[in-house]
Order: sequence, then structure tokens, then C-alpha cells
Amino acid sequence: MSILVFGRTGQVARELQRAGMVTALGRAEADLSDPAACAAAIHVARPDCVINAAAYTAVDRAEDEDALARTINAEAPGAMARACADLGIPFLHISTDYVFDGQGEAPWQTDDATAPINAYGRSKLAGEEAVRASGANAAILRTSWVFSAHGANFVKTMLRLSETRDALSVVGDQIGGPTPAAAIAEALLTMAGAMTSGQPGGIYHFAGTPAVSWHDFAAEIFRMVGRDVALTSIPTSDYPTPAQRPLNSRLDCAALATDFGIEPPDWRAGLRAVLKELGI
Ligand SMILES: NC(=O)C1=CN([C@@H]2O[C@H](COP(=O)(O)OP(=O)(O)OC[C@H]3O[C@@H](n4cnc5c(N)ncnc54)[C@H](OP(=O)(O)O)[C@@H]3O)[C@@H](O)[C@H]2O)C=CC1
Ligand SMILES: Cc1cn([C@H]2C[C@H](O)[C@@H](COP(=O)(O)OP(=O)(O)O[C@H]3O[C@@H](C)C(=O)[C@@H](O)[C@H]3O)O2)c(=O)[nH]c1=O
Ligand SMILES: [Mg+2]
Repeated sequence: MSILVFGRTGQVARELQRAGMVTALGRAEADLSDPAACAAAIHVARPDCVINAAAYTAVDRAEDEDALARTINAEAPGAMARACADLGIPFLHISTDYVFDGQGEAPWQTDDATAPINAYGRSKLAGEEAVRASGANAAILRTSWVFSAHGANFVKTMLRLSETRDALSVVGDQIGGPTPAAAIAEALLTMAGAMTSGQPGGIYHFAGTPAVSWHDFAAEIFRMVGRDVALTSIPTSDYPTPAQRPLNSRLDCAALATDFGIEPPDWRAGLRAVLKELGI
């Protein structure tokens, strides 16, 4: 099975290249700010399946770059999905917990109403809609709080800050599931195999378990690495950022287990593996 991946340097893109026999297109080969070029790349490659692992992921910056975020996160995936529909091949796309408004405490179901509260989330929701409208056999995998040894993520931010600071304040009222990029790659490859054999896609959730606050995630990072950082749990109101973030990011992952046999990963095992890879 030949799999074409958009994205080469990103967290999930790297893990896809490590886990499977895939052809990865970096920004130089396919720039998502040019949706037609992405569609053309699919027609040239004629793969059995396409996975989009590239996205505009700078949540705060998106507030000022709404149009660019929309082109990359919505128009480009839409064009990719339509190319896959033309070729009759499956398309797998990654979305986010940030399509929800974060109200309540119940884990979000795949068919719960979406209502993004920031520009990144709105661009990702528009991407979901473009993919669903394409007519392709498409899967949209919503995940959250992605971390790996590479790229920019909360684990690496905490480790970096702890080198120069012995006290940190981290929000304790945003709750979600940290998700290892390697587990997302594995899930996508399993889904790609099943969909290439005819299984229908749909919207699915996939996040690490158990759900925690960013503060408790940070505490576990420092506990595992044995760094003595004085951590204070603060409310979101004490950590102002350009983009508003949802308080409740819990994702109900049951459908993916039922339909594809993929269970949510324990993020603590994933964290241990990432710290080992970082040599800590
Ligand atoms: N990170 C997270 O916490 C979460 C991510 N997601 C979703 O998961 C998916 C993968 O995210 P993740 O691996 O963390 O992403 P990263 O932020 O690690 O990487 C983003 C990737 O997209 C590429 N990219 C960005 N802009 C363009 C462009 N114009 N043309 C071509 N490539 C581009 C980047 O390339 P370059 O290096 O050249 O910039 C990079 O390879 C995305 O769909 C994201 O929305 C969902 C939930 C949480
Ligand atoms: C650095 C730092 C962050 N924070 C807070 C800010 C924020 O609420 C939370 C996490 O910070 P980040 O900048 O990593 O969060 P963010 O980049 O918004 O992470 C999101 O990225 C996008 C792409 C997604 O799709 C989401 O699932 C989610 O992973 O921690 C603190 O409270 N103290 C700190 O010292
Ligand atoms: Mg970020």
C-alpha cells in the first residue's frame, strides 16, 4: 500500500515516517498555502491513500493570521480530499479538541455540537467541513495536546523553562488528554489500512488517557525527570493569551475502539518513551 503524507517536519509527520512506508511531502514539495498545488501533487503521485499531517498550529499567532490559517487548515485539506475523491482513494485528516467550546465536564462525543472559541479552532472546523463535503471516503481524527521528542510542544516547553526557572505557574482549569504523536501515527496507519480495504471513514476522537490539567501534566513531567520545580496551579484568567482556549478538552474515544479496534493510549507511557528519546 502506498501512502502519501503531507508534512515532513511536524510531530505526527515525523512519527508517520518512522512507523510506516510512506512518502512525505515537505513544504518545498507541497505548500498548503497553495491548495491547488496540493491537489496536483496527489494526482501526480497516484497513491493508494493520503494522510494530511501538515497544518497551521500556532494557536496564538492564528488570531492575527486568520486568512492564512484558513487557507492552510481548511482550503488545502478540502482540495486534497477532492483529489482523493477523484481518484477513489481514502483521505485521512487530523483535527483538534479546539473545535469545541470547552463548556461542561463531560467528554465530547464525535457528534456533539462544535463551537470553536479561537481562530485556529475555526480554521480547523472549516477544514473538517471541507473534507466532509468532498465526497471522498474520508476520516477526520480529532486529537489533543500532542507531544513528541521533536518540534514544539508543551513537554519541550516545560523542560526548557525548567532549565532557567525554579518556579512555574501553569493553568489548572483546562483539562484534556495529552497524546503522543507516535500513537497518532500508529492509529492513522491502522485506519489507512482498513479504509484502503473498504472500511468507511467518519469523525473519530483519539486522545491520551487519563485526562489531566496542564498543571498536572507539567507536574508529572517534572516528577519523571526528577526536577525540583515549584509548580503553582493557576486559573486561566491568570494566564492571559491572545487566543482563548477551551476549559474542557476531554474527548470520548469509544467509537474508534468499536469501529477500528484502536484503544486510547496511556500518555504516561508515551511520556516516558519521549523523555528516553530526549536522553533525559
Ligand atoms: N500540536 C498539537 O497539540 C495538536 C495538533 N493537532 C493537529 O494534528 C496535526 C499534526 O500536528 P503536529 O504534528 O503537532 O504539527 P506541528 O506543528 O508539529 O507541524 C506542523 C507541520 O505542518 C507543516 N506546515 C505548516 N504550514 C505549512 C505549509 N504552508 N505548507 C506545508 N507544510 C506546512 C509544518 O512544516 P514546516 O516545518 O515547514 O513549518 C510541519 O511539518 C495538525 O492537523 C494539527 O492541527 C490536533 C490537536 C493537537
Ligand atoms: C508555557 C506555559 C503555558 N501555560 C498554559 C497556556 C495553555 O493554556 C497551556 C498549554 O500551552 P500551549 O501553548 O502548549 O498550548 P496550545 O499551543 O494551545 O496547545 C494546543 O495546540 C493546538 C495545536 C491543539 O490542537 C490543541 O490540542 C493544543 O495542544 O498551558 C501556562 O499556564 N504556563 C506556562 O508557563
Ligand atoms: Mg502550541
